[in-house]
Amino acid sequence: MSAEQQVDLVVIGLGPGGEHLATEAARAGMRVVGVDERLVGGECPYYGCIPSKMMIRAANPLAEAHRVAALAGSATTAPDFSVVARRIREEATDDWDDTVAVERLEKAGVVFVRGHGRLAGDGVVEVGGTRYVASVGVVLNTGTAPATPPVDGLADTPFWTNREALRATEAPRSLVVMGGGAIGAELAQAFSRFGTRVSLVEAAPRILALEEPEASVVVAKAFAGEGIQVLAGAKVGRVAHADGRFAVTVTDGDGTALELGADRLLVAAGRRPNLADVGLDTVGLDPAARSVDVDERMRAGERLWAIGDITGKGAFTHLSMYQAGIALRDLTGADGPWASYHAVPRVTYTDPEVGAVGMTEQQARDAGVDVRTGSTALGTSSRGWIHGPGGEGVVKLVEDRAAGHLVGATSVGPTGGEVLSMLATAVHAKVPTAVLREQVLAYPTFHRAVGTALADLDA
Ligand SMILES: Cc1cc2nc3c(=O)[nH]c(=O)nc-3n(C[C@H](O)[C@H](O)[C@H](O)COP(=O)(O)OP(=O)(O)OC[C@H]3O[C@@H](n4cnc5c(N)ncnc54)[C@H](O)[C@@H]3O)c2cc1C
Ligand SMILES: NC(=O)c1ccc[n+]([C@@H]2O[C@H](COP(=O)([O-])OP(=O)(O)OC[C@H]3O[C@@H](n4cnc5c(N)ncnc54)[C@H](O)[C@@H]3O)[C@@H](O)[C@H]2O)c1
Repeated sequence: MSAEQQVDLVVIGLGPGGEHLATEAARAGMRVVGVDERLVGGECPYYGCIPSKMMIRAANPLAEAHRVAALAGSATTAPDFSVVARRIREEATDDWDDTVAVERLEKAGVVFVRGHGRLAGDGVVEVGGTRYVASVGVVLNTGTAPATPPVDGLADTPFWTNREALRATEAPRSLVVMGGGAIGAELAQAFSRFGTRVSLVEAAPRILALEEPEASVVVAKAFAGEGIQVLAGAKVGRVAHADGRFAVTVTDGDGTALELGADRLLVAAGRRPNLADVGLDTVGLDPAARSVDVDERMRAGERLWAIGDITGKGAFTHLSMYQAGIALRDLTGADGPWASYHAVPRVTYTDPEVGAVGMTEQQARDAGVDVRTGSTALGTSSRGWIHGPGGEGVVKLVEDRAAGHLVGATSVGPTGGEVLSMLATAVHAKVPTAVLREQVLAYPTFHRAVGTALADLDA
């Protein structure tokens, strides 16, 4: 017989959104139970955004040093991966220990339970032997885990996912990366800059396939220039591991069969939602679903809210936090504004960075928008030209011609994610393109290229 406790709210999964929501709900006076089976904070602080961006921050000066020859004489580097590995272990993750995060949660008034949470009917959660009955309800924030693609031999090998790659203590001599999405592209370049020989194998016809084709071209060219072997449109036939070496059999985009040998294999081929074992069937939802349907208030059912990657609206920390704020307002009886996804920004932190917001041209066309596009190569702008090596990029705008405002934009360049900010505001606030054109843009900034792309809309 399990113990039963009456509470106000149970949060299953404490990713970035769940942690925030549990903390704020407790501060608002609710009796909150927060449940996580792994680390409080989720993927982002321990195996995702933070350690990966720390690795990228360490890798980028090494690449800048190579650019000194073209700009200022000479510089030599002696890459030492252990420095950033130590920084990730000590500063970012506390050696993958969440004691501080748990204390912060408890100080805010949340009762933390380490364990696997499972719904057991409307407003009811079971963890171990305890049944929590929540008067307000339950928030699901269970996130995702790395997916293992069905490749012959793969499951029997000691391949890396992002979790092992971000715990690495040294850069391997050679690495095959399977998957050229955000994770694969970011980590391929970071390791390469530490001296690892990298092959990046992508099944889709281009890397960063979710972004504008122009962005993929710029990044693929930068990768090739740095010596990263990019195989797009490629199929991995088989993976084997013997004597500490991986053998990856690949058919490339031209149909040529290759065998890639490497010390390590990183699988970054997408994610699977942690939904299979959370009791969705007990509340009338499909346990085999890849995402949980939510309304604009993040409601997924009777006294049930879902936030974060599992909602299928975009796998980003800022989205998980945004949705947490909305669910919190709803469950505390506050007003909207409720969720809108027309201007979700995203940045892939390769060099050049790929910033994007809203719809790509293809997405807009598929949505029936009367599309007009404008673009410009960053290298032809004053600032791109001054910057020289590493100054490549592109700004692309997608306008709803009939409405007269942007519905999507991409900015690739050394500061692509920062240039994105003005474009994200334009898409978010539906600023008329005519008004954007009137804006004075400082000379010679990277974002001044937005003016050239705006002019190109008319061309
Ligand atoms: C390598 C990498 C780099 C990334 N970089 C960025 C970036 O730069 N910017 C960005 O915005 N996003 C980035 N992301 C994505 C980002 O990490 C996620 O979108 C973010 O963590 C939000 O996820 P979430 O809130 O859905 O939950 P998650 O972070 O996935 O956390 C879910 C939590 O739920 C727990 N859990 C799951 N099931 C149960 C259960 N039944 N019971 C109890 N606990 C459970 C898990 O243990 C976990 O702690 C990156 C991801 C990766 C992997
Ligand atoms: N900077 C950021 O914001 C950031 C960084 C990393 C991750 N993320 C988030 O994490 C999520 C997961 O990232 P991801 O890169 O794993 O997923 P993804 O879905 O973006 O990319 C996975 C890639 O792997 C490819 N692939 C699948 N099976 C393959 C196979 N057998 N062989 C070769 N390629 C194969 C797919 O075609 C796809 O391009 C993303 O949706 C993203 O939102 C965000």
